[in-house]
Amino acid sequence: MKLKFTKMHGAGNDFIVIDAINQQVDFTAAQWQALADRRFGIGADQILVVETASQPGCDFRYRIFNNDGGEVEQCGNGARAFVKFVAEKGLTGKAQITVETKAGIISPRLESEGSVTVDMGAPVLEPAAIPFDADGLSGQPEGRDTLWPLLLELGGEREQVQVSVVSMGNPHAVQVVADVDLAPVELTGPLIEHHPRFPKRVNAGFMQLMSRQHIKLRVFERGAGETLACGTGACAAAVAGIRRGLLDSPVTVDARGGRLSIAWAGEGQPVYLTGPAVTVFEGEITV
Ligand SMILES: N[C@H](CCC[C@H](N)C(=O)O)C(=O)O
Repeated sequence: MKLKFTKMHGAGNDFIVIDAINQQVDFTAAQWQALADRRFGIGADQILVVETASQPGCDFRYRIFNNDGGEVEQCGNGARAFVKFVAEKGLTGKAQITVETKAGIISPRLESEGSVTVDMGAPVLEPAAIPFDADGLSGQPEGRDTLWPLLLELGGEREQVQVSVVSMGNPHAVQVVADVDLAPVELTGPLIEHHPRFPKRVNAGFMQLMSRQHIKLRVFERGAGETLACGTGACAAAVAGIRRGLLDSPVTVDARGGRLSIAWAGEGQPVYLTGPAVTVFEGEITV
């Protein structure tokens, strides 16, 4: 069959976006992985699938598949691409839409100057709900946050890192580093992603504090490796920094692929993510 798709990115985090309302789409994880493969397929960090909503009051349903073919709960940069896609395809006449995801309902809004702001919902902070297994660990309280020790086996050496754990519907482990460009992201990112204390694996964030309202951030993403930007990762990093008393809202987040802005008024409040959404090309592939 011929499958139409649109290639998009949000601050360099790139996506294949598929209209599954007007096309029959029902693939296995292996088939999603093949589409996302950068050599044998189209290539993308994630695949975003647009479906009709099943919940009343929602405009669409949004499914997300990582580069490894696994379906996940949430994608912040993807939510911005999503609202731009449905507007450009004429699937909605609204600038602000309500979208059903595995993690709950989010509400992206297309701004007049072309950026997108997404109400990503409130962060989940209870370790067990991340999910993070804190049994037997003594966390170190800092401000309203808790830093958890993670023991990493680095080729016979043992290294301990201190992480904040935050869920934006998907799990994040965030640490502060002195210099993101020198941080061992390729080395420790996979070790954190697959750490046994994260039963659903985890996205590993590395943030450098530039000021109380500005960070640099790199994220080794679950199921995708290091991406040029991670929207939920930016939300998680800002939430962790604010809770630790290191950051004040709004926070400018400089990822390697572009700039995001995060606003959060505190526990129980939604996190707002603002940033770019770009359409790169349209395509068709035989599957
Ligand atoms: N790798 C993430 C999904 C994509 C998140 C990221 N691309 C974003 O913009 O939030 C996970 O497995 O939870």
